Amino acid sequence: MLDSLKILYTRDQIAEQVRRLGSEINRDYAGREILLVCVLKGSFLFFADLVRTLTCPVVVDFVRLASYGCETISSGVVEMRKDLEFSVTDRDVVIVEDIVDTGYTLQTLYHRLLDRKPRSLKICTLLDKRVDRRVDIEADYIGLALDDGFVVGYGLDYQEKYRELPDLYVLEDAPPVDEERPI
Ligand SMILES: O=P(O)(O)OC[C@H]1O[C@H](OP(=O)(O)OP(=O)(O)O)[C@H](O)[C@@H]1O
Ligand code: HPA
Ligand SMILES: [Mg+2]
Repeated sequence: MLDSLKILYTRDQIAEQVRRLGSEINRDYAGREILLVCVLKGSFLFFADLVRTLTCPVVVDFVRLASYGCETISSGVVEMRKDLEFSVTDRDVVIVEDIVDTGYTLQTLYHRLLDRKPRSLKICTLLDKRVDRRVDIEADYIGLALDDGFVVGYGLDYQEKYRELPDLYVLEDAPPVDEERPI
């Protein structure tokens, strides 16, 4: 069955937020080198656009975390399928996420990196969805706030589909989140 997608943010609206986030990071890290961490797969387009707005020296690295599989609800188990290549110790590190939803993914990564003693550790997310937040974690740089709904496009997937779409959409026929279901 074909999924029904409704436009949420256009590529121009996304680009405007990416520029704003880039200028906030440039302001805060002027002249300092940052280690920019891309959380694969969802962040790959956001990361590629964000990095090109930065004027401070940047080293890029990649982690692969997964917890959704083919569902629209977090399994609650965050699997690290690929770790960073570089050490974060004594470096200024910025994690780049596509979306913070329950917060499980970011909480897992944040604490793993904090254990490695970075000089500083901040979080930048394109989308911040608070309604289903299960843990107390906040991004330092936030692009767009989201109400309810499962979002696809611009790197974000449903069952590995739609990552290639240049705009962001809400999946209209996503199964509702069951309040009774433990996640
Ligand atoms: O705040 P949370 O509820 O943890 O959700 C956010 C995470 O979930 C998605 O990743 P997913 O597990 O789908 O892997 P993917 O990036 O490969 O799509 C998304 O890309 C974020 O990394
Ligand atoms: O709304 C979403 N869309 C895609 N992936 C996600 N991972 C958590 N929330 C979402
Ligand atoms: Mg996914």
